[in-house]
Amino acid sequence: MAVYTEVADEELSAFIDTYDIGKLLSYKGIAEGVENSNFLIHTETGHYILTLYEKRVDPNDLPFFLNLMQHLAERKLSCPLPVAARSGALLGTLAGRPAAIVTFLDGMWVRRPRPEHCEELGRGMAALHLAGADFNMVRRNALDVDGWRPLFNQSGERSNSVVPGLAEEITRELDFLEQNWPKDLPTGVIHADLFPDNVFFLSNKLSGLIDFYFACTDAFAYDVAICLNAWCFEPDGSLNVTKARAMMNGYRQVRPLSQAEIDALPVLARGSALRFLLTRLYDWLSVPEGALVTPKDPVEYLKKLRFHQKVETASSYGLSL
Ligand SMILES: Nc1ncnc2c1ncn2[C@@H]1O[C@H](COP(=O)(O)OP(=O)(O)O)[C@@H](O)[C@H]1O
Ligand SMILES: N[C@@H](CCOP(=O)(O)O)C(=O)O
Repeated sequence: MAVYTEVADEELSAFIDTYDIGKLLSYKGIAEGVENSNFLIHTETGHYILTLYEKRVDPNDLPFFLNLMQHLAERKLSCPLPVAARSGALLGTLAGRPAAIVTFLDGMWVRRPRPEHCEELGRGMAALHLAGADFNMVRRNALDVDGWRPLFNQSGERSNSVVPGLAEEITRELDFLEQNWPKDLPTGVIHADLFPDNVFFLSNKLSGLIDFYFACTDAFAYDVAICLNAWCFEPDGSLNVTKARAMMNGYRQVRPLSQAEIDALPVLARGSALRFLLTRLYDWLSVPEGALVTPKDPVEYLKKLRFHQKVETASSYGLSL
């Protein structure tokens, strides 16, 4: 459960009173997510999500995230809409943290995605890439290839306590990726964390995307690689080519992938696997005392990384070249 910051009832009621959403009736901490503290709040006008932004969110990036959600919602992409306080501000402060209220999105995330979910996801991701095309803000990906070595250094030799020899294995992979990371791929707004728990479905149709707090300006195909890792592997660690093909097909129905993007996928998938291995490793080794959070398994992403290291072309992902 991700609640790092507790909020006192009176403090929360006073905060809600600065919005035009009626009086607070009830609230509860949300038992999902690992990044921020989230609360489901119920007021006289309905349900909302209150987020208190935690460690990995740079407050300077919050206008990018909140304006992006507004921009995408205006373009009919189903995502939470930030609610403005009476002052007009989208961002406030609660319990010493930057805080925002967004609209509640109906739907459920799918624990065991099937190929039809992967296809829907592919279409939704491509729609996001297109809808972001005229968004006028830019945010560098803080967790791109240049950010991975400094992130790894925060775990360093302690990584070996998770898997013996892991520090050396990661160092070799960093050397490879820093040398071979593709440049000049088409870029724009990407979600960068489009895992199943951030994609809602109603009756097997995609009903909305949430959690834009890693969104940034980066290669579209890197988002595809992130989703390949997050959606198309089985619990036993094997790639499900049918799911991968379904996801790519869905994506290409909405936005074509260039040959350069297809050729880059194996390296992008390695990079994406390393990126989530590194954040999970850090979180695994650094759970804050008293935080209600279940850290995610870094080894899952080590296995994915090792899989992609053996891949030579994107045909292994079910793509025709
Ligand atoms: N706008 C929303 N509508 C409905 N539920 C939401 C919304 N935002 C978050 N949630 C719920 O809160 C959980 C955690 O949110 P998320 O943004 O993924 O947290 P984190 O920032 O920690 O990754 C989600 O899995 C979902 O259950
Ligand atoms: N998706 C990341 C963790 C952050 O995402 P959240 O939406 O679960 O908070 C991972 O799986 O490592």
